[in-house]
Amino acid sequence: MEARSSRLPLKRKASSSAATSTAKSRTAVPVKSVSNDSFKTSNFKPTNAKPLDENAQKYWEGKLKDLKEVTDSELSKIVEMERMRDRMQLIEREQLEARKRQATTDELNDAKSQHADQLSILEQQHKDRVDELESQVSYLEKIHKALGEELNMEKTHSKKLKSELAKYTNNSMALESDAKVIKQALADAEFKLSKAKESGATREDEMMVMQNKLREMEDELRAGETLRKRLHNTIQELKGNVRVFARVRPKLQRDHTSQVARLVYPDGLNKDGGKQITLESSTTTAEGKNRDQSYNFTFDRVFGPQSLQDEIFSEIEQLTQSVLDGYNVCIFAYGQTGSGKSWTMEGGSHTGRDAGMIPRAIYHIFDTTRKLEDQGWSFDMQGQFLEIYNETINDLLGSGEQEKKHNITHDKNGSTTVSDVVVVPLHEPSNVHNLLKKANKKRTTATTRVHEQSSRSSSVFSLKLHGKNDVTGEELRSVLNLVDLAGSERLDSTGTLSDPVRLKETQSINKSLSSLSDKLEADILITKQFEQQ
Ligand SMILES: Nc1ncnc2c1ncn2[C@@H]1O[C@H](COP(=O)(O)OP(=O)(O)OP(=O)(O)O)[C@@H](O)[C@H]1O
Repeated sequence: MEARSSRLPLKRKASSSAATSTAKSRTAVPVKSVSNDSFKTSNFKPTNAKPLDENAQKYWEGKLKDLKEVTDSELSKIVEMERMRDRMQLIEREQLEARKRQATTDELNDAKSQHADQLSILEQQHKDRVDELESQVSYLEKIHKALGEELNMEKTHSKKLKSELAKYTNNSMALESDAKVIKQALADAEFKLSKAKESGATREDEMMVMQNKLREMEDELRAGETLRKRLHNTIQELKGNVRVFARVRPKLQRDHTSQVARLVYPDGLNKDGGKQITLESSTTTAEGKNRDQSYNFTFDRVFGPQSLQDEIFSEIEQLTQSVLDGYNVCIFAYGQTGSGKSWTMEGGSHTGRDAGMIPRAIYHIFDTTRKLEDQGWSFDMQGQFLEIYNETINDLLGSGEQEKKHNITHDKNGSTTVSDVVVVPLHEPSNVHNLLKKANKKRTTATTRVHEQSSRSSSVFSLKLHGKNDVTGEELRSVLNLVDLAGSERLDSTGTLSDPVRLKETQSINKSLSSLSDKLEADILITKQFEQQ
């Protein structure tokens, strides 16, 4: 009991000792912590009561002992209960403390995180501010430097100004004395002017006479131009409205491997050009004998293998001049595949030494039209480029997105129109360059044994010219056609018989060439008949 009560809290000890003293003194003092009313009222008697006999005393002592045991057991239960209640309260307090601690920890963590956020914002603000200040400092340094330089310049300038001021002061003194001299000279000039005015009237008359003379000369120039045109075109007609030139291209590497006839130029290839070519060949007959043959050809002019593009153009140039005089001109390149037709017409390039007849003719026409502007002429030029392949017309300047059907019409003035083709206005030579480039891309080519990248189509470049003279009221319309005909080759020499596509191409080409030949012969006949009348 003692050992147990020593583990109880102080309050319990007091109750326990009170209970003990009650039991020892046997007084009716109620136990404070035990609420047993019956024990208080029925088992205790006032102190002035009569002493008990021995049996009653034993009885009551036994009763008291029992009661004490019960009381002790009850007390120990109560003590245990209170101990448990205290323990529960302790646990509750601990739990409360733990919750408080957790709440405090959470608050602390929140505060920490808020603090970290604020710290990072403050750091960023600080960094921004530092950057801003640094850029301001560098800007101010630059300004400072620039101002320093400006100041130095100003100093130098002001030094210069000071020395110039000194110079000007000296000069102004000199000028003042010059002014006096000039004033005198002005007075002299005014005197001379009054004299000149008197003779001015005579000069104006002279000017009028000169202007009249100038007008007369301009009229004479225009009349001279008209005469030149007439004479030029008469010369062209005398030379023949249809002229045939032969150009022999230089030998190419592949020519050496095949057997070719020998070409001879009987009247030489001097600067003015020969007119004849003799073709010599020697073959072996079936009897094994050598047979020498020679064929003579005469042309309006023969150009040898060494001839350059500008020599050929010197002949063509005169014909392009006729276009500017309002005549229609057509130039054909005709020959076997690989004989140099495209080289002659279009050339190795569109500018420079190798430029062919088409670019040269157009550039020449551009040049001449500009010169004619002084005489009151203005010109509109347009270009179209067509290709004829297997009797079908392709527009070389068209987009080529869809196949179009083109119709050919001839009007009574002799001009020919092809429907639905792209006609490009030509304002400057670069337009021509672009036009030729575009057309070249679209040309149809195929392979034959004779010429690897052989052109199997004819191409027709047409330059349409419209000229107006505002002074004389003259107007002209003409066309220059530059035609690169498809290669003319014999059906058997190129292996075309075994290839149906090539066979059709070759038949179409030969058919169109033979029609062309008929047409030219008819034109020559008509011209001759006209000349005889
Ligand atoms: N006068 C020349 N000088 C140098 N090379 C030339 C000359 N003429 C032609 N050639 C060259 O000969 C080859 C054939 O010429 P080109 O293509 O002009 O022949 P073509 O008659 O137009 O042939 P095709 O009928 O197949 O179109 C080309 O390689 C060309 O560069």
